[in-house]
Amino acid sequence: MYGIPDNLNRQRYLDAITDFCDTWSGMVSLPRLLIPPTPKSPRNSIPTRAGIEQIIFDDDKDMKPAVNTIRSSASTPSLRSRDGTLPSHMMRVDGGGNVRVVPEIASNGLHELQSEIERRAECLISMDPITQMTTLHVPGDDDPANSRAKSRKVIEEKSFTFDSSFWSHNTRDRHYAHQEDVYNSLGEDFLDHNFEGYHTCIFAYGQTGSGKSYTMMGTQEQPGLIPRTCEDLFQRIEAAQNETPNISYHVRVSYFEVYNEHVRDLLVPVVPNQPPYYLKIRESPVEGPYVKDLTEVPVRNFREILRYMKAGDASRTTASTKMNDTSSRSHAVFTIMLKQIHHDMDTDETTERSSRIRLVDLAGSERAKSTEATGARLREGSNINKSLTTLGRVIAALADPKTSRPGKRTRDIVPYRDSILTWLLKDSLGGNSKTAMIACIAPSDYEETLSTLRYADQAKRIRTRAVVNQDQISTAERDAQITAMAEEIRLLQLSVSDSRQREKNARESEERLEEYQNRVIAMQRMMEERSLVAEGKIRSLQTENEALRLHLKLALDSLKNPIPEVVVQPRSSELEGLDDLEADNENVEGDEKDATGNGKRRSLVDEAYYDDEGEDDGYESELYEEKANDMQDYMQDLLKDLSLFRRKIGDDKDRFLEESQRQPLGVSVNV
Ligand SMILES: Nc1ncnc2c1ncn2[C@@H]1O[C@H](COP(=O)(O)OP(=O)(O)OP(=O)(O)O)[C@@H](O)[C@H]1O
Repeated sequence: MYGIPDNLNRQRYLDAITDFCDTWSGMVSLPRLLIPPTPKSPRNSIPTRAGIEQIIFDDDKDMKPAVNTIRSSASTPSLRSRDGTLPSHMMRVDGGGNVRVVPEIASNGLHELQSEIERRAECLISMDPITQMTTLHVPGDDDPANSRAKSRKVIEEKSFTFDSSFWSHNTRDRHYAHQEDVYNSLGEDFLDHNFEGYHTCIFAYGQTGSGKSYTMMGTQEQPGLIPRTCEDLFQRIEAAQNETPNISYHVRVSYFEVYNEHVRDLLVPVVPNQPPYYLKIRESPVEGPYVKDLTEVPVRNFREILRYMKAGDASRTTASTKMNDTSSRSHAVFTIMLKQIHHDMDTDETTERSSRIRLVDLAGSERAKSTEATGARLREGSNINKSLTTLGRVIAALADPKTSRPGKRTRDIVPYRDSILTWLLKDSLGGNSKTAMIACIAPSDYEETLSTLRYADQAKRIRTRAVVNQDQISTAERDAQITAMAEEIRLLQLSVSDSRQREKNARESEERLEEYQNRVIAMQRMMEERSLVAEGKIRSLQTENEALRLHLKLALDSLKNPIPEVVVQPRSSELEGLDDLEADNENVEGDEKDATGNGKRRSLVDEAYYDDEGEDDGYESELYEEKANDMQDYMQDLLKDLSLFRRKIGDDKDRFLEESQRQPLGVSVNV
């Protein structure tokens, strides 16, 4: 029988074992959820469109580019940003102020207002792509609207510099910025920040009909920032999940509008002939202002989120005005909550990163004269203007270096509470968020355009304080937290029922009840997250298990079915040499031939095959097989542990569900 010579056999076995060990060590050092180097003072950003897009970045002049010391095999942007390996072109180090301004001129060609066409309105804006300067020119005398303005005050050419700008005035223009360009320049970077653990907010501001909804939501053919963000988000999650199965992603979405200073849940279907249901706003010391009982739905893929986005969009309050056929009469806030949970199998520690993506389509500022609105439209218009004026005052206060000085209490100075919109956007405007304002410009109205540009210019000076929202917790700590929470809930429950009994201080007990409900919801989420972590663990164990099986199989196969050595036929010249050698041998040794009748040539060519029947071979094979069996036993044990672990998680879940059935919980959550 031909076999593998002992040394070859040993080498193959060693190779298989080394390969196996490499895979094993590769598995245990799977890329972790690494904490990016957090800048001393994180940047924030605000951009402008229908004309102008402006991006505000809270920046710190001292901020140095993050040093990429952490290596990663990750290729998706989300993972790149997660471990701090952003490619250099994506590392924005804004040299100067904290507001980056990206103006964009809207597509006048497609949506030119009838009134503008009638008065042969001219485009008063020009943009310089080199200097990023946006210039507002003095209008000619042909346009009656602008000449009226001219008669009232001195009109002169004004220039503003923003970080970058988008020209979407006419599709035929060489530098026309498409929806995709806007997303690539702004949305993509913001999503990177979200994966890094930062809250972000992008809002579109501008005169009515200037293209805010087009920029944020877009059309079926030309989707805007919101659908593009959702799509990119789930693409990144999918790619990341394939690369690192022990990270779980959890996405929730909410959508509300602020209409006439009331908050309406856009994910709750409108009941015909019923008055709209408005939600209350509350402020928590930790979370800041939030909408009480707002629907927040978990979403698993792009299709689901798109469905909610469309449903919410359809119930938004719009109306036809003289300035816009489908004018938004409310401010709409689309929020995505992203939670990334990574479980480290070595340390049994869980790292959680939460980020909030806020995408806001503001209602447009409007002049009653231009819209010729009356009745309900006029009231809507005045409420819109009121909240936008407050937004202007908030921006002015935040942009004022005296107000925003570190350590200064801005609460009493910045008029957040003067409108529902600014109260709800408090965190995004002056707190823990990277924020961008897209200032949309209808470029034919001198006064409106100037007002938007000034707004944008002021927003550039806002400095926010974005931080990475990350928590690291061990399983034991999490269990302790859950126990403590359960105890707290029990006490709250007692005190609530007690205070209910006595019916004293009704308001206080209601607040306690609310607090209790919030705690229960938080606990419920914690349990959900625990099962997510468990799923992640199971997924990693399964992946490891699969790889181990495969390698074991390969090792066993190579032992059982050794690959025969390839016989190298000597070239004819060598054969001739061998013939000579053989002839010499014959001369010297006469009839020295082996039993098979072959001479020295066979022993030179096939030596390896004939010399392989060493006595150790059977013993070695047995040894390897024994090791392989040990490994298989170990694998079986692992599988048993896995199913025990699964059962434990299942029991925990059942127990929790039973408990929660005994104590019915609220279904809505607050964001
Ligand atoms: N860049 C663009 N390219 C093509 N069409 C555009 C562009 N910008 C705006 N439009 C079109 O102009 C019209 C008005 O735009 P849109 O409704 O987005 O304005 P708005 O600023 O949201 O107005 P409002 O404040 O009244 O809601 C829409 O028909 C929209 O499709």
